[in-house]
Amino acid sequence: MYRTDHVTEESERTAFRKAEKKYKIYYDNAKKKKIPRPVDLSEVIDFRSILESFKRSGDLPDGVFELKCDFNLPVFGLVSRPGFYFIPAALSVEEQCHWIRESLTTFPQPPNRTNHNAIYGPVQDLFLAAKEGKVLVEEDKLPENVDSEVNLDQSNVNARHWNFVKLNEYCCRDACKSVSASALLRKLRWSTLGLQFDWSKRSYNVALPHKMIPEKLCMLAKRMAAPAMPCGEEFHPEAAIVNYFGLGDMLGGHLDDMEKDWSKPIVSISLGCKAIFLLGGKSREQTPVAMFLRSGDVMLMAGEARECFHGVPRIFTDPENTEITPLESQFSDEDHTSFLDYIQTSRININIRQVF
Ligand SMILES: O=C(O)CCC(=O)C(=O)O
Ligand SMILES: [Fe+2]
Repeated sequence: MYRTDHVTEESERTAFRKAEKKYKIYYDNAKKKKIPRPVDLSEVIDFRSILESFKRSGDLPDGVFELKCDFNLPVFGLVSRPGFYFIPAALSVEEQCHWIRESLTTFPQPPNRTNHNAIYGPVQDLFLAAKEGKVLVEEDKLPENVDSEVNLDQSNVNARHWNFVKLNEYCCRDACKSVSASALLRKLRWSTLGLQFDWSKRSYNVALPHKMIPEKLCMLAKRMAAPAMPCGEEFHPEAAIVNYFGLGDMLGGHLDDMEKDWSKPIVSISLGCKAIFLLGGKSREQTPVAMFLRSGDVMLMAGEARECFHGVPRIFTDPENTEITPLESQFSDEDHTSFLDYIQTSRININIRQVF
């Protein structure tokens, strides 16, 4: 799958790869301090400022149009990319906070799978364990006085040996393997909701245990998908991928082509730190357009846009550029410091798909 795509010399030379390199974060080392190399952002489309001037004057830049549809907010499209739509500031700050909390607490819970499954088996309550400073420990049998949440996974023998324990109750007598929950949280890269995607087989595996997409997320996805839906049809959310990005993380150029009906959109929700999104063409040779993605923005990719390479070469984690002040205030008011700490240097993307 694209998350493990091989980088060949040829793929290094494509227009898409050039754009990725242009926007990717590089550091200059000045007096042992890592300083991000300056990047030219003059060609990055900014749909938030387009929205502001559209509200003021009704004007739009060349190549951008407003989709005439029955939606309560302006929906923009790009003339050069039919089937691609952008809804700036589609989610309120309260909604953003809600989905950030869900993405960190309920979405990575088994039977939903995460990138940690392959090594540790199903991991329960990762966010809580990180908050409580716990450690995931591999051991055959737990000492009797240790408070632990046992991971029972009948399908994975290894998984039975990994358990969260409190740091002060953990002494590594048998030189067992361990990893802190906070390190695991930083390394959380994806979780899958609804029908589970099997990255190794590059397909949905309906035989894997799964829960339906949560009702509230279903309703949101249906509402957001409406502007890009074929006339008279309703979107059926069946699967979602939640991507977690930390400092320096990127998502390489790829296609999402495992769903049956490409006339149905992928509904893509951005949360947390600002990012750059690259939307290429049907081949990697075509120069991609770059745009900012901010917390609360929603993108739709349907029809021809489903055949376009896309990726996220950069997220902005330096405080001057994250553009998450409203989120920070909301989490501070709610006294949710653990969510605040996480999101100040992270981005979350929830993309929802109809599979069949
Ligand atoms: O993070 C994003 O905005 C895009 C994610 C994406 O393209 C994917 O998961 O397939
Ligand atoms: Fe994608």
